[in-house]
Amino acid sequence: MRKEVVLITGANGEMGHGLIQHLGQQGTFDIIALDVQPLDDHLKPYCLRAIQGDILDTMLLGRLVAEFEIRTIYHLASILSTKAEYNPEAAHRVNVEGTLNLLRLAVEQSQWQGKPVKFLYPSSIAVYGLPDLETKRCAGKVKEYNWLEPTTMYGCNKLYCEHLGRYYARYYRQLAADYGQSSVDFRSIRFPGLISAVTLPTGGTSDYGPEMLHHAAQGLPYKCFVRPDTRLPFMAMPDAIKALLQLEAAPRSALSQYVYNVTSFSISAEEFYQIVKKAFPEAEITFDPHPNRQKIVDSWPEDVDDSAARQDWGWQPDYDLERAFSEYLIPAVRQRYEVARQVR
Ligand SMILES: Nc1nc2c(ncn2[C@@H]2O[C@H](COP(=O)(O)OP(=O)(O)O[C@H]3O[C@H](CO)[C@@H](O)[C@H](O)[C@@H]3O)[C@@H](O)[C@H]2O)c(=O)[nH]1
Repeated sequence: MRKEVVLITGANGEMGHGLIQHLGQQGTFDIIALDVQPLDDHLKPYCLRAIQGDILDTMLLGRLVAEFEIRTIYHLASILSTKAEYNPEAAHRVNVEGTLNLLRLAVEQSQWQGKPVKFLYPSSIAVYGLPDLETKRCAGKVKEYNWLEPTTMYGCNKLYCEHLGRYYARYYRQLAADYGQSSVDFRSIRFPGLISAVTLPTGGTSDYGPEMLHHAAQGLPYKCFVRPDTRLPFMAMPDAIKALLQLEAAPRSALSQYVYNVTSFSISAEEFYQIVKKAFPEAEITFDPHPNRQKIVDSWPEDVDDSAARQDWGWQPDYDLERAFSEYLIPAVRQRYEVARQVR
């Protein structure tokens, strides 16, 4: 008999780590983990299967359709914003064609099961594109439907895939006789910058925050690639995982839209610096803005309006700025590198 499972793509990434640990400890569903990188050993016991493979490999995805009854897809695999700018066409293939492949897989599973498969899609504040710094500073809490002119390939890809998800959920094969038989239950969250104490970010443009913290905790010097006055919304990783799980659990009838902003706190790079310096007084942090990465961050909002998520599915972060640093980030990052030092 086929077993009901959740499929996590990009399973070895930062968000994948948090999600696998959480779902694995709950133990409600079996997990199929898929990543182009091998899954870290400590995550393997939580998974029914850890597959090293590409989301562009349609043969591999076909085998998953045949073998498992997939209840929910957490499609986390992607090439993030900075990395994507170095090879935009390759990023487009993974971010867009890869997502299309997973949506097709969801349709096939929905048809086979006779009920919609849930498709959880993490999007990003990178979908926004504010034209200049003045506008960024005056824009306030940006709503889901404003300022949607992204300046990065990643932002374009995420925005388009939000539309693709809505299309597959609502209009897919709208002229076919069996229209309505194959819907996918698409749900997306636009995340702010994410900060994890246990994994290191790679390839994002809000990475200066977590990088500052991780470098300081290891006693390594760090050059921050944005100006001190640069402000973005951020969220601690446990809240990001909580948001994904809460949206997954919400009844479809409660959801008034397909895509939701969520946020926890907005913070400038200077404020980040002050907090990190207080926790690690020896930290050597300098500001050396990279002109083009700065431009990208300047096009992203200082804050977002997440009232729809709060209203529709009860979103509320556990970690505000104070709690995120004092109860999660600083103690956990200290412990992470303390353990690493002892192992060495
Ligand atoms: N299977 C598969 N995995 C891939 C592919 N390309 C990249 N990946 C994997 O996708 C993962 C992405 O992880 P990270 O780079 O650590 O990103 P993240 O912080 O987890 O990003 C998450 O949050 C973003 C929003 O802030 C999301 O945009 C992103 O999709 C992801 O869910 C990595 O483990 C990477 O190996 C591919 O073609 N196939």
